[in-house]
Amino acid sequence: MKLYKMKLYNIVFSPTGGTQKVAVLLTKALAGEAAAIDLTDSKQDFSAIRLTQEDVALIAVPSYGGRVPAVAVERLTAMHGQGARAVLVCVYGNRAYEDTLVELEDAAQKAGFRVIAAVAAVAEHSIARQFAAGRPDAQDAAQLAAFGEKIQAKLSADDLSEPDLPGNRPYKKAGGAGMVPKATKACNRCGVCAAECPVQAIHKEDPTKVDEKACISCMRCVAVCPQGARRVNPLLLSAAGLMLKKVCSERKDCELFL
Ligand SMILES: Cc1cc2nc3c(=O)[nH]c(=O)nc-3n(C[C@H](O)[C@H](O)[C@H](O)COP(=O)(O)O)c2cc1C
Repeated sequence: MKLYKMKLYNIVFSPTGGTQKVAVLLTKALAGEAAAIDLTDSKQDFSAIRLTQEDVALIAVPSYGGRVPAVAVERLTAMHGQGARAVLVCVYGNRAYEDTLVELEDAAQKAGFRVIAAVAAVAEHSIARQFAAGRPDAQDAAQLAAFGEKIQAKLSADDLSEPDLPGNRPYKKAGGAGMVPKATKACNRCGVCAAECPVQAIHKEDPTKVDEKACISCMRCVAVCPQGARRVNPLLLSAAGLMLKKVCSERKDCELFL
């Protein structure tokens, strides 16, 4: 057993907190001291992060259009996994996650991680929030706790076998959501959104100005605004809701790949 030396890293890209909730539920069942690495932080130098073979990393990202958000791939691949074992986590809004896990596997391996398990789980849809509202819920929590125990058993057994993950290579074409949140009249230019934006798309002195090309439609600015003063065009939002209704409504459960 090498577990006494193991350090657990939670490497998470979670603009609106759903992915983080899943990561926390899963981590509870894993032994070890957890250190947080926030992939949404645009100011961090990820190339300075080095793990060791003894470490275990939970790498959690949301699915955007069935892919890993490009900025998360960029930041993850800058890190040095150096043989650390990785548990991949893809969190989606109850539509589908398509090629997210295989893309995440490729990025993790490129960074030097050894992938030993993967999980797909559902959290509230961060754009159309009526879908998967309230998730992860108690049923998800119980499933994720059980998954965590199975993953822990695989780690303790020093089993390094790679899981078979669903998804295609080449990956599906990445498409932007095209939903750029704008400031409303209630904006008091406090600058919280600009500081928190994972891609620095919001002007620091005048947060009503947004670089629409840089925006990844992650909705973090909407989630963090203390005034509730950022929103997506309501017409666009209701059109997206209608489009997603059929594919997002039926409950999808968490999945484990060992
Ligand atoms: C730009 C964008 C694209 C998304 N694409 C998908 C998708 O293809 N399938 C899906 O089920 N959910 C999709 N979602 C929903 C998120 O994957 C889901 O809400 C996730 O929990 C968000 O993570 P966060 O709360 O950590 O930000 C998308 C959300 C955004 C913002």
